[in-house]
Amino acid sequence: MVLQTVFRAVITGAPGSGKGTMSSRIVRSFGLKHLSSGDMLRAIIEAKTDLGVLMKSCIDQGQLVPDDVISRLVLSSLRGLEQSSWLLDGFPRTVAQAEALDSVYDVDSVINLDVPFQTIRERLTSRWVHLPSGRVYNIDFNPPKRPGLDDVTGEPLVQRDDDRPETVSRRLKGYERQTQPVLEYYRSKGVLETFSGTETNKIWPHVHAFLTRKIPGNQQAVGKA
Ligand SMILES: Nc1nc2c(ncn2[C@@H]2O[C@H](COP(=O)(O)OP(=O)(O)O)[C@@H](O)[C@H]2O)c(=O)[nH]1
Ligand SMILES: Nc1ncnc2c1ncn2[C@@H]1O[C@H](COP(=O)(O)OP(=O)(O)O)[C@@H](O)[C@H]1O
Repeated sequence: MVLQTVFRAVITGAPGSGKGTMSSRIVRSFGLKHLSSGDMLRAIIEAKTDLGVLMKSCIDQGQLVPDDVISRLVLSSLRGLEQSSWLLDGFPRTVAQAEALDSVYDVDSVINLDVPFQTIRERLTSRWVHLPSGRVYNIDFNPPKRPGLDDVTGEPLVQRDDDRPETVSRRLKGYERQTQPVLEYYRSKGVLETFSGTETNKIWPHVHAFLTRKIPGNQQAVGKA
């Protein structure tokens, strides 16, 4: 018998549902490697390449970037992590992306954060990010220790161009049209686990309990919920 030692998970949900926030808790407690497609794209944009300029125009308009571009990017990053347990955040966002991932790896669990759109709209107007690390703050929920500055580096925080209210509305519509079908895709494979609520602090203990059961041997669980 071959014992499975790695655990491959996806975290999904509408923009602003708390994927990044939840991912940092999961990484802290279970030691999975975290890959965020949004962080990867923002790093490419920062590098100001031609590809970055193209990606920025998609993102600023509240649209998804092309499937082939993001799939190539994410799958090539995963290639370096063959022996590691990982958590993919923000990918796949379309059925075509899910199929591309599926052709290379079996996903063990998909954690779906189900948060009402009204809650999301309120949150995103007060989201601040540290672009180089992807650390995320919120004026009301988890403010930085010093206003406007990243806790770890002291560097300035920024608001994302795509968090403007009209762009958020477009992203939420795009989510319903393009990403919700991915939930059905994973439900039919029996790996979808949905967590509903309006507060990350209340959802987290349920996610923690679920992963404690799911992660093989669970030697990785180093923290408490
Ligand atoms: N008020 C409030 N804000 C939250 C909560 N959970 C996350 N946030 C904030 O909501 C925003 C979106 O969360 P994020 O993790 O970036 O979501 P993602 O877009 O799905 O990755 C960020 O500013 C978070 O700090 C919560 O329970 N309550
Ligand atoms: N898997 C993906 N497919 C296509 N576009 C993506 C993908 N991941 C991220 N993007 C682009 O980057 C933007 C920001 O992504 P992300 O940081 O994950 O947003 P959020 O945290 O608000 O859900 C998305 O609105 C989209 O334009």
